[in-house]
Amino acid sequence: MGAINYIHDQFGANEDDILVMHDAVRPFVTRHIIMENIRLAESYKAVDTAIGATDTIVKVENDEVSEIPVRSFMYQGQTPQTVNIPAFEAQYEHMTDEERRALSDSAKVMLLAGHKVGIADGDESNMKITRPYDLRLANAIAKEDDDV
Ligand SMILES: C[C@](O)(CO)[C@H](O)COP(=O)(O)O
Repeated sequence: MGAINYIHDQFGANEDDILVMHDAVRPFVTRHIIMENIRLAESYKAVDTAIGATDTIVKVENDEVSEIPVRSFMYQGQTPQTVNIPAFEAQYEHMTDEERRALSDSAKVMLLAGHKVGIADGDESNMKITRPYDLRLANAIAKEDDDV
């Protein structure tokens, strides 16, 4: 919410204003992905970026597999995620601390509010650097880009 408060303080926010949020740990985002988010935000109050899952997603509860959803319905969420600012604020303000802690992305806030969430095609290269192996991969990609 820090970014939204900053926008209010510095510029004010109108009904139609959107916020395109990106993880700093995804350095290879493309212009195309950002533009798709903005384009879809004209039709949706929220946009998520995702790529189809290539691994099967396995849900685990209490150390046991509880569900193996059909893979063709499964996507991996990325950023940017884009929201209409007033709609996002309205839902976020109503959420409990526990609900907020359980969030792993911003698009979910809008789903909880009952908004349809548009989907922008992500890219494998828009990877999230989380683990040491990701950093090795990212360095290799960055080096390759430098060499081109
Ligand atoms: C929003 C996100 O990038 C979608 O993949 C991801 O969930 C952020 O996760 P984080 O590692 O908790 O920042």
